[in-house]
Amino acid sequence: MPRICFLINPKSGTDRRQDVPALIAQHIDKSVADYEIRLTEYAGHAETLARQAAAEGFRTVVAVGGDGTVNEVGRGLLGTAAALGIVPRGSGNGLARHLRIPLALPAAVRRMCRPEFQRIDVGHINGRAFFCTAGLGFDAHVSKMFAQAGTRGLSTYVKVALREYRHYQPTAVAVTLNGQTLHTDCYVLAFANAAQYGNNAYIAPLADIRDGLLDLCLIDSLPIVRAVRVSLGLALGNLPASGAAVFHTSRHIRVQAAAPLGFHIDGDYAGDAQEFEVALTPLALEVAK
Ligand SMILES: Nc1ncnc2c1ncn2[C@@H]1O[C@H](COP(=O)(O)OP(=O)(O)OP(=O)(O)O)[C@@H](O)[C@H]1O
Repeated sequence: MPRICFLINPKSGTDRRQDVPALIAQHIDKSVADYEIRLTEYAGHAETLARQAAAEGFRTVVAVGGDGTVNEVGRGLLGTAAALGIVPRGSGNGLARHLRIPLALPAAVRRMCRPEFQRIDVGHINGRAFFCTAGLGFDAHVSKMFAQAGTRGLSTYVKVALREYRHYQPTAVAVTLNGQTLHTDCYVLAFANAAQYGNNAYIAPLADIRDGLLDLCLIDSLPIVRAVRVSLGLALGNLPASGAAVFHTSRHIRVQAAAPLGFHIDGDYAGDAQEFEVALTPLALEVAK
């Protein structure tokens, strides 16, 4: 019988009152899978736990959390024989939504018992893996401010984004891809493996997680009229057709910024840098969906 290891981030999600281990026990189909539950104790712990679980022979290691937890578990599973599963508990759930994993816990747990296995591409930015999106500029800046906001959820995110929009300035960058160098300003430069940031905000609706390419979305400036068009494009999934952003596809991108620029990995602020090396490894991770 296949073995599933559920790794729960007790800090993720907005509803902490739920007894997640009890709900998993209630909804798992014990006739098709054996399971164990382990809890993370600190940020970064899920990566170690995932690698351990893979070494112990679990077929699927399930991230029970948001995209931050999914990223840690995915990193831990790279190069192992175990597949990444997801029981979405975050506020955005970008990868779970892209893979069409149910958002409700009971249905997601049942899906993990009888999943379809599939390999997906994996992105790297300055050597760090991402599975959904990474990016430079305003979205990374908002992730940083959001992490300091004290409360979470979509409404806090929107509040922080509107506040920061008033004074955020773009940075000059040179972007090398497909044998050419573009000299431009970077308000947002997103590298999309999956189509959305989470919350059905489609930064690159045409992104295919198995095509061996990253979809780049470049916004060089964001005056108010364009900000409205970008917001609508994100919500409606028609940003490329809207003309409010420029798109490219590539497997390897280099960015040189005129000043240190914040970047995010799967929605979590990851630091500032002036040089970025972004690459994609095709079909490097198996997922259970
Ligand atoms: N036991 C823990 N204590 C404190 N932090 C933890 C613990 N386990 C995991 N974390 C950290 O919590 C962070 C947030 O988790 P995650 O992204 O899964 O949830 P979220 O922020 O609620 O969801 P979303 O990213 O969708 O908003 C992760 O970056 C992870 O490193």
